[in-house]
Amino acid sequence: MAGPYAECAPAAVGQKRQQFGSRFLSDPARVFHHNAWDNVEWSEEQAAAAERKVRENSTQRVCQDKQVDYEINAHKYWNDFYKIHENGFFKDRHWLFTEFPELAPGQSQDHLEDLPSDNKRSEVPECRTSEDGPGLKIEQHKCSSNSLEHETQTAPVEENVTQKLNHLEICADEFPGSSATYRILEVGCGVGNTVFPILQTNNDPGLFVYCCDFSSTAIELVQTNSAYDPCRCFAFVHDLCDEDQSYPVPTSSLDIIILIFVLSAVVPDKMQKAINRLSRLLKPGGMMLLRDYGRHDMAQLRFKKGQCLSENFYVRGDGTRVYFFTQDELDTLFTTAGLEKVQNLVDRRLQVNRGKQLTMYRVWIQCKYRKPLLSSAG
Ligand SMILES: C[S@@+](CC[C@H](N)C(=O)[O-])C[C@H]1O[C@@H](n2cnc3c(N)ncnc32)[C@H](O)[C@@H]1O
Repeated sequence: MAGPYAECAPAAVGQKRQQFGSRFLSDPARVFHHNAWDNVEWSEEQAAAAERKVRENSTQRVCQDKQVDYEINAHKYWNDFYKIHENGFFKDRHWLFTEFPELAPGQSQDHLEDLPSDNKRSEVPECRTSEDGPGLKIEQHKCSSNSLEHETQTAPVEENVTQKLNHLEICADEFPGSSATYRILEVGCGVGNTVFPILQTNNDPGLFVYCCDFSSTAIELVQTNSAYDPCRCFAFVHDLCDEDQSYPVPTSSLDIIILIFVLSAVVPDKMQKAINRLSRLLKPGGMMLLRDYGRHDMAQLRFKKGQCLSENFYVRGDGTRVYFFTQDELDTLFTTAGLEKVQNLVDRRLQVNRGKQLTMYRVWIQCKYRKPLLSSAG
């Protein structure tokens, strides 16, 4: 089923995974011949009908008290979501590497095609201790890893060499993954459906992957996954909107930050500051990668009256929230944070349920923005 969070997999032609945008519907009579069609053109009537639907479902707004509750308790609603679904909801996404080859530079596509889709089938040896729980444990990062020992580059440091990480003071040259040569952070990682494929696919010995989510239930599921290896990965609870909470890495230390269907879960007036803070963590030349809901995606049109919080921002039945972006809005968020556009595309897909003869018009936006080599923005 195409659930509220369902998102797409790219067309696979033969055994090769292709980038989005390579199967076109030229003959409408053939619509049920495949599961999905790329770059579907919307007719004027269809676009106008979508506008009307959004106007209709936005007329009645959620009352202020409920809005405050959804904001203050946002992490609890997501905790409840993960308590129900555990790690069975979001699918692993090996398409990530065709869309975002930056996550596994130098890996051949043929190799990626062979990957299992079950994130528990990792061959990566475990070295964390059995008492590892959802909380941060600095000991976790003392595992010896030959793979990370060859690098001595020290990143510039935010504020006087030390940072607060929950109750722990960590030195700039002691932060988790400090000896890595390629650092990826996934924000809003959920139960690790992006992180585990990265760890399985990217066999660069200098790789270190950070992942965070404000749902402690989700992070616990990541940390207790058999593929979680604290020598290569650090999962931590973090609210990307919390201005008082710092990330456990220094400024200008990350190569890649990835946001998959997470920015849309954030209240719009907190998005810019969240992106600004993340941007500071990127190395010059580092990239922010995003895939998220686009304006008039099927999920937006399906909302009923009374679920709208503010323009294009809605609450689902389970209390989790979702925003539907335009390309321009995302461009403004990233460029205001001092990043330069590498890619900003809209992926309009027609998904087809051949059994039920249903058509579903999905709209996703995919962005890549780079921190300039000579950056004036912090
Ligand atoms: C739609 S899910 C996507 C999860 C994951 N990125 C994936 O693609 O499987 C959105 C995720 O963002 C997390 N999230 C929402 N708001 C957040 C915030 N302010 N800080 C950190 N994580 C947040 C939720 O807990 C949830 O795991």
